[in-house]
Formats: sequence, structure tokens, C-alpha cells
Amino acid sequence: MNAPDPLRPGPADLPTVLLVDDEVRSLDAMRRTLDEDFGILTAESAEAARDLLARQEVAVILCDQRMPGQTGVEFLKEVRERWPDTVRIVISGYTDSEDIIAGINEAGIYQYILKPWVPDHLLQTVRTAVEARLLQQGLSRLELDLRSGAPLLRARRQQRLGEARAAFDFERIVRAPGSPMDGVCATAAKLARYDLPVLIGGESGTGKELLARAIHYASPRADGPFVLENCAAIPDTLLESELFGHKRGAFTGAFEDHVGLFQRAHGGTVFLDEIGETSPAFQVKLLRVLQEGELRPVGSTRPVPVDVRVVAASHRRLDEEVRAGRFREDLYYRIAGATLHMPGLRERRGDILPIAQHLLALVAQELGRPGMRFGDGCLRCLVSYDWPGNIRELRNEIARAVALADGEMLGPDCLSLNLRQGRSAMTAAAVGAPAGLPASGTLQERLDAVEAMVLREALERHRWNKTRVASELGLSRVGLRAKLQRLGLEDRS
Ligand SMILES: Nc1ncnc2c1ncn2[C@@H]1O[C@H](COP(=O)(O)OP(=O)(O)OP(=O)(O)O)[C@@H](O)[C@H]1O
Repeated sequence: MNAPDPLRPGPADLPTVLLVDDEVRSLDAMRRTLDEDFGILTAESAEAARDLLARQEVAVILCDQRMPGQTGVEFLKEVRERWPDTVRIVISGYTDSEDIIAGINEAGIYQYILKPWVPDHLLQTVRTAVEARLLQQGLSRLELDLRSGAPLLRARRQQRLGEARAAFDFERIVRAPGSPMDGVCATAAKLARYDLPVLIGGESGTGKELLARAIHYASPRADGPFVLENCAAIPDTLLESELFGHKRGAFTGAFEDHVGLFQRAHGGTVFLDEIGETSPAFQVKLLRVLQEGELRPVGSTRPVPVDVRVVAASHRRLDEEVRAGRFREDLYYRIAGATLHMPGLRERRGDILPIAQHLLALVAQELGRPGMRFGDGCLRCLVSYDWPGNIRELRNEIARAVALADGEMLGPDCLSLNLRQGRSAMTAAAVGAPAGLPASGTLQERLDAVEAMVLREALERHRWNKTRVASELGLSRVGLRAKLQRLGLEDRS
């Protein structure tokens, strides 16, 4: 998490909002909710807030009730005396509401917001507070519209939406003319227009997230949020609180109320990546939320309505997982309103070159090595390799080659051994492996055995250094740990 910069000035033509909270995480969450519409200042203590108020005009203060030394209401009383023009809002947990009500008049509090706050509601409250302040100053509606920055905001929002739409357009999914991806994109573009849940299948690194984003930005929800969760990356218990939020004290370590991802995605799209890795217990909870259109944060009895479109993805065949009893059938039919399949890179070899050229330009720019190009030998290796890690592996390989290259021409010598020898890491592991491949079993069981073998081989080679293994295999550390757990590989770290 980036620490908020306390003196990051808002654009001069937007009203300024000062956020005061000793919890950096909460400050960050509020800042992210408001900083498109307002100039934001943050303070981690009443003292820091006083300094800022003395230096700069502030339209609205949002202050947490629980702060060390002085309560939010006490601080706002002081603010009222010294800076009476500010609109004062206090944020509190349910248990503090009596103290706040007692101090509401003295501190001239415009509104108090109960935790967990909902982003849309917080934003709306601050917008109304800014308008109230301008009206108090006797401005006409037109002046009010201008001073609250509304036209500028509308223009900025339109511009940002336009940029996101252009960046994630189906046409920007790089492919060769006549690629199997043409059909996938054409179907996805049609589905995008309707509020159907979409399930995207395909191996890791084939571009499922890219496709999910393109669906969102081509949908009527495009100006709502797109939020993403990798269900394989965090344990089940945390996943529930990540997605649906929690109340303070709901479990050990829940020091603050937390707004879940579904609430943050209200009006937009939630992308649930690797949904096949979730436990049956979590699947029941998710199903309930999708069926009822409302959720209960962990530790809360109050239902919260949510309006999201779900796009889910899995590298597994979820219909087969259902047949094997590992994925709930009722949830499958909820999320698989329509299904799309991303072909692996080796099933669309024609795409390898255009994607490689595209990635080389990106990577060369990122690494500050303009003018890099592929030599013929290098291109031959790229097209004849099987790419088990798909486009993510291709990107890693290109980044490595650019970093290793002495000149601007990438020759085969810049590529890893597997590529030069034209065999995938999977084949390489199998070649060097002792008799380990099962001769019988379901496809999934055999794939698991191969996966376990590849992981074990890489772990041994890197002496169980998981950071290196994850990096080599194009996985995150958490993703790697989840795989090791699932496959029952001994954890020696
Ligand atoms: N057609 C494409 N053109 C250019 N870049 C692509 C293309 N498809 C995927 N990528 C890039 O490849 C990387 C992997 O793609 P993405 O994360 O969408 O794959 P994924 O299938 O969701 O993988 P995982 O299941 O492991 O999360 C990303 O950096 C993405 O931008």
C-alpha cells in the first residue's frame, strides 16, 4: 500500500477535503474514494490537521471519532471556533454514536457517517456537503456548479473513461489476422452489452483478465468500477472478508471495519479470477450473495444490497470440476451465464509474433532500451516453443532477453535454454524426472501430477527459495504457496 502523501495538493480548481484519521489504511481508502472529485489533504493526527488548516483553505473535514488524545468531536469543536467556514463530518463505529450525538450541536457537525462506510455514500455525502457550503456562501446554482468543479469533473471522468475504453478495447487484444481470438472477441463484445455473468476458461497467462476488462469497458457498466480478486491468492477465511467486508472485532486482527470488494464494485464489474480454487464453504456464501443481490459483512447482521456484474475465470474446466464434485453445480450455473474459452498460445501460433513484437516494444520502453529488435534466429525459437505459461511466460522471456542483450538485436543466445532447445519447461522437467508420471487416472489427476513434478523440480533446483521459483514459473509467491498446499507438497521454508 502506498503511504498517502499528506501534502499532495488537489487541483486548484477542485474543492479541498481534509481527511483526519490515525489509521493510515482508512486514510488511504477514503482518499481513493474521493480523490477523483476533490483535492485531498490527509492528516494522521489532530495536530497535523491544525497545521494544514492554518496554511490552506479547506471546504470539508472528514474526521474519525477515535483518535489518540482527543476525540473527533472534540477536535471538530475547536475547528468550528477557528475555521467556522468548514463543513465538518465525523466518521464513527456504531458504539461511539452516543458521544457523537451529544457533541453534534456544539461541534456544528453537518453529518456523521457510520462504519463500515460505503464508497458511493461517502462520495455523495461529501459532494452534498460541498454544495451546502457554497449555498451558505450565497452562490447561485450556476456559480455553485462551477465552483464545485462539476463541469471539470464531468470532463475528467469522460476523458478517463475514454482512455480506459481505448486501452481495453477488444481491438487492442493483439492477434494475427484470422486468429482464433477473433471469434472469442466477437462473442465477448456481444455478451458485454447484456448483464449476463460470464465465465472465462483457459490456461494461466492466456489473457483472461485482459478479456474481462474489455468486457467491462464495452458494457453499460463501463463508468462504474472494475475490481478484481484472485481467489487462489488468499486463504478462504480472508477471501470472505476481502470480498464481502467485515465489522471491527469480527475476528482476531479485525481492528477496523472493512468495506469489501463487492461493495466497492457497486454499479460495476467484479472479476473473480481462479474461482475454481475456492472451497465448498466459500462457494455456498458466494452463491447466496449472487442469488440474493445482498451481502452481510463478516460479523454483521445487516444486509447490504449490491449491484455487480460477475465475470469469473478459471484455468480448470469447471464443468469437469462439477462432475467430479469439486465445484458446486448451482454456483456454476450462476456464474456461467455464458462461457468463453481463451486458447493457449500454442493453439494460435500465428499470434506469437505480433504479440512478441508488441511486448518487445513495451518492455524495451519500460527498461529504457529503445530500438531493440528480434533477430531471425530468436524469432524461430519463439514460434517453435510451446509456451506452457502462455503470454505471461512470453513477456517474462522477452524482458529477460532485453536485460541480457548487449546490443539492440536479440539473438537466440539471449533466450533461456528451454527455448533454444525448443522444449517447454514442462517437457524439460519430465525428461529429467524419474518415473513419476501416473499411467492412469483422470486428466485432472495426471495434470496435477505433472504440475507437482514441475514444481518439485524447480523447488529442488532453487533450494526451496520460493521467490525464485515463483519468478521462474511466472507465479506470485502467494499463488505458488496455494499450489503447494493444494498439491500436498511439503513446505520446507
Ligand atoms: N493478446 C494479448 N496481447 C498483448 N498482451 C497480452 C495479450 N493477452 C495477454 N496479454 C498480457 O499477458 C499477461 C497475462 O495476461 P492475463 O493476466 O490477462 O492472463 P490470465 O489468463 O488472466 O492469467 P492468470 O489466469 O494467470 O491470471 C498480461 O500482462 C496481459 O496484459
